[in-house]
Amino acid sequence: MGVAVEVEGLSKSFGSQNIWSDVTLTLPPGEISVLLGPSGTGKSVFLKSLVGLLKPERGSIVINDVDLVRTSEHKLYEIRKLFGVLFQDGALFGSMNLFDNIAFPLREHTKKSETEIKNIVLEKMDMVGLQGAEGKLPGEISGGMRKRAGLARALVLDPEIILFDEPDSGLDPVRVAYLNQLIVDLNAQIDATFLIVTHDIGTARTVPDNLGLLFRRNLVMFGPREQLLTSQEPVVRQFLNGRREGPIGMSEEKDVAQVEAEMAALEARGGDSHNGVGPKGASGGDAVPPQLTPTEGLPVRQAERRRQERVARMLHEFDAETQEAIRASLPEDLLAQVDSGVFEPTRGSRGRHWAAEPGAVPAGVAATAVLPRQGGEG
Ligand SMILES: Nc1ncnc2c1ncn2[C@@H]1O[C@H](COP(=O)(O)OP(=O)(O)OP(=O)(O)O)[C@@H](O)[C@H]1O
Repeated sequence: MGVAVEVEGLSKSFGSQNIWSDVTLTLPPGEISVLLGPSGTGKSVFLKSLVGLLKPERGSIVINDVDLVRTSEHKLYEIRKLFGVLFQDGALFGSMNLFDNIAFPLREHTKKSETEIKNIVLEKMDMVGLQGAEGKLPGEISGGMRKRAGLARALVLDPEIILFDEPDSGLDPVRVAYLNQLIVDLNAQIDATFLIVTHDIGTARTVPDNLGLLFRRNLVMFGPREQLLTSQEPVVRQFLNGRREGPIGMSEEKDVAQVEAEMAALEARGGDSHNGVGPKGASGGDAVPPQLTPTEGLPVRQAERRRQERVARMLHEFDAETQEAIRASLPEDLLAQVDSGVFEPTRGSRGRHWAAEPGAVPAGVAATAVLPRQGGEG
C-alpha cells in the first residue's frame, strides 16, 4: 500500500516573493489526488518541495514519521526512493534508447544484475503499453509514448508515491483519455499514492479521489472530489467551469466590484449550467460525473474501499450538496452504518480517517482549508 503524505502549515518563498503559505493537506495512502491552480500559483514548487528538491521555510511534510523539511540529507535520500516522478516532457535522455532510459534508475540506485534489470524494465514497459519499443530513441516516438516511457521509468523502483506534473500537457484529447485510464489502471495494480498536477478539468472531474485548488498563495480547498465538484466557492466554481467571470484574473487580481458585475451578467445568461463547455474539459455547473474505474480484468482499486470508509466517517463535516454526492458513491453497507450512527463524529482529524486513532490528533482543527469568499478578505 502507498504511504500517506501529511503536509502541515507549509510555506515557501523565494527571497521576498511568497509562493504559498500555510498549506495543509493529507494525501491518503493509495488514493489519487489532483492539485489544480492557475499558472504560476506554485504547483510545481509544491511537487518539488514534496520530493525535497526545494526547502519550504515553515511547516512540515511527514512521510513514514519522517519530516522531510527538517530531516538529514541521508534520511531525505532514503525517503526520495519512495517517490516516482513523471515530469512534463518525460525528462528522457535524448541519446539513450527507451530501454536504457527506463533502466537508468535501476543502474544508478540498485545493485541488480542486468538480467534482473531487463525483467523489471520489460515488465514496466508492458504495464504502460510500450511493448516492443525498447530500441526506440525518445526523438523517434510521439509525445504520448514519451509520457508512457517517463511513467515506466518512474515505476522501476516500485515507488509508494507517484507525482505527475501535467501528464496531459501536449497530448490530444484521445491520448489524454488513454493516459487517464492508464493512471487509474496503474493505481489499481500498485496501490501507490498518486498526486497529479493538471490543468485538464476533464481529468480533475473523473480521475481523482481528492481534489485541491491553489490560488492567491493559499490552498483554497482540498478534500474528497465531491467537495470541490459541488462547491459554491467562487474561485473553485470559476476554475472548474473554465470561465473568465470570477475572482481569477488574467494576471492581476480583480477588484470586488468588477467580479460582482461579471457574476451578475453570468447569472443573467443562466449561470454555469447554461454556459456551455469551456476549455480543457471545463463544464457542467456543479455536476459530479462518475469516477473512472480500472479496466475490466484488473483488480479493483484497494484504495476504493478504504476511501469509501474514510469519507463515510467524515460525511458530517460537509454541506448538504457534498453529503448527497458522497452518499451516492457509497455502498449500502456503509450507508447503513452512517445512518445508524456507528461512525462517531471525528472532530478535527484532518482527514486522517484511515488511521482509526481518534485520540491521537488535536481537536478543533478543520479537515479542509477554506478561504473566505471573495469580498470577505478585507
Ligand atoms: N527556483 C526558483 N527560484 C525562484 N523563483 C522560482 C523558482 N521556481 C519557481 N519560482 C517561481 O515560483 C512561482 C510558481 O512557479 P510554478 O512553476 O511552481 O507555478 P505553477 O503553478 O506550476 O505554474 P504552471 O501552471 O504555469 O506550470 C513562479 O513565479 C516562479 O517564477
